[in-house]
Amino acid sequence: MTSLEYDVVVIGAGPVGENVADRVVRGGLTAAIVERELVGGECSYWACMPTKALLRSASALRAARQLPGAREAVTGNLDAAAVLGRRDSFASHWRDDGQVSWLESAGIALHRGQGRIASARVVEVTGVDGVTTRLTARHAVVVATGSSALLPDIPGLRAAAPWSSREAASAGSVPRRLAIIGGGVVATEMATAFAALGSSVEVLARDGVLPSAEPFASELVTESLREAGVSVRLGVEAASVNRDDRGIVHIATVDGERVEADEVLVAIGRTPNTQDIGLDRVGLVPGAWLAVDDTLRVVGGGGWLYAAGDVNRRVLLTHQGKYQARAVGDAIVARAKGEKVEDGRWGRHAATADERAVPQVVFSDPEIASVGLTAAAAETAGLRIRVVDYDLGTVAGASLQADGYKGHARMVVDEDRKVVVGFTLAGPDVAELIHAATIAIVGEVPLDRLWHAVPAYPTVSEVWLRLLETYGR
Ligand SMILES: Cc1cc2nc3c(=O)[nH]c(=O)nc-3n(C[C@H](O)[C@H](O)[C@H](O)COP(=O)(O)OP(=O)(O)OC[C@H]3O[C@@H](n4cnc5c(N)ncnc54)[C@H](O)[C@@H]3O)c2cc1C
Ligand SMILES: NC(=O)c1ccc[n+]([C@@H]2O[C@H](COP(=O)([O-])OP(=O)(O)OC[C@H]3O[C@@H](n4cnc5c(N)ncnc54)[C@H](O)[C@@H]3O)[C@@H](O)[C@H]2O)c1
Repeated sequence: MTSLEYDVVVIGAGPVGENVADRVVRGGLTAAIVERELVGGECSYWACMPTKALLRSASALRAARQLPGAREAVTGNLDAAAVLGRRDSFASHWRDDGQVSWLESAGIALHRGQGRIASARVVEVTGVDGVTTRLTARHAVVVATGSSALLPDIPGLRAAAPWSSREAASAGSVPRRLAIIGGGVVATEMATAFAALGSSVEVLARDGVLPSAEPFASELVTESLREAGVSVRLGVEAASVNRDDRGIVHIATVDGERVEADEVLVAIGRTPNTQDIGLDRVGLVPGAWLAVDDTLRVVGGGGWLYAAGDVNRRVLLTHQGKYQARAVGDAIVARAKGEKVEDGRWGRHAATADERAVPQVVFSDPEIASVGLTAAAAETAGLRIRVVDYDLGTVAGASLQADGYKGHARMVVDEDRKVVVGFTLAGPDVAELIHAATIAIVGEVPLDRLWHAVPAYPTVSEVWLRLLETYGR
């Protein structure tokens, strides 16, 4: 068996693993990364990028249709083949040459194969040819193996060959009828995309649509999906699934209803990729999410084992995983060099924002952009809050953006500290507005000072002024 030594070994070359390795190399250490599929991970080939490419053309078409003059110039329907073609290019045609060259240019060694922890600081990589290489880490092993789609135990479901988010994101054609089990982010975005591409879509949303978002956001998205012809069944649960000889999928619901479709997408959350990575060799539980401290060190992991990204379940989003990667990479370098680790709140090596300042955009129609706590989450956290609402459609910039602009904004204020702790925007093209709220929350900018942050006229950002005026000075 070949044996090699590096300062740091990272298992998983998704966006998070890549960034951890880059950070430690920039800090002067050596790093190897282990990948069993494509360098770039879920995000590049089956998640963020291809799904947003599936959604973007429809969103541009909707925007044009909301404007007199532009509307008249747009006469046909969405060209599904062209959309799928553009999606293919955003998934780099499921080839990772580009990302591999980047690894080379960054000075990161790539080992292809399944990585498994063999003992403390030792990772064995088994390639497709069955050959195993032993990698020893002088300082740290970082697990960045991500997550996979969770399949519920519904009788007949597995045999019916359901789509997971992977098959939806990489679909080669548009099914005539698509049933979706789940009502979260994947379900909502894929219902929006496939309805626009021409599928007849039926959503079985047991717990509602976007149940963890502000209720107004869920309502606006549900209403708009229905306007787009999607059948959204709230509170409905699948009891059994069967694909017949003709390939048609039949779903029976718990309350006795029946749904027929050509494909069924299951989107009910994720499970960690920790089943076969050797956790049992170091006293941890295979298949479990990896609990970490604020510097992403695995609890019970001997001090040399770290976990970043989806696999630690803190936040299942690319940008937040990359934020963790910067913190963990720098913490490993600091510890290796005997430098001080700044692990206090908002310290350089602590992923503090994971707790209270996570931005997310759901690319539905309308877009939902949020950061921090919803009103319900703030109350659960025991904060004394005031909720400030504003009709986004009445802001001058929004009414210029699109005729009949429909949207809503909510600011959640911590009354004891007089700072913003949550912000949600629902409306066309609100995605780019959320970073201002992220800065206000992370910076804990007092409301008194926010009055001096003047939004340009006539932009949609003027909603900030309207929210402050509604709150009062
Ligand atoms: C449909 C969908 C859309 C999404 N859209 C967005 C979005 O718009 N914005 C956003 O921020 N987030 C989005 N996400 C979430 C985002 O994809 C994840 O948060 C992100 O990919 C996590 O990155 P990661 O590096 O932790 O894991 P992954 O991207 O899952 O990468 C992990 C890598 O590790 C490899 N691996 C696993 N086990 C081993 C092993 N034992 N040995 C070797 N290699 C291994 C895998 O092959 C994979 O390449 C979306 C998710 C889904 C499902
Ligand atoms: N634009 C984005 O940022 C984006 C897009 C897609 C996915 N993602 C991330 O990927 C992750 C996975 O997305 P997801 O939509 O699979 O998960 P999710 O957690 O967003 O939603 C899953 C939904 O399924 C429901 N559910 C759970 N078990 C069920 C069951 N047995 N039957 C029916 N419904 C059930 C839940 O109540 C929840 O509403 C999320 O954490 C999300 O943040 C992000």
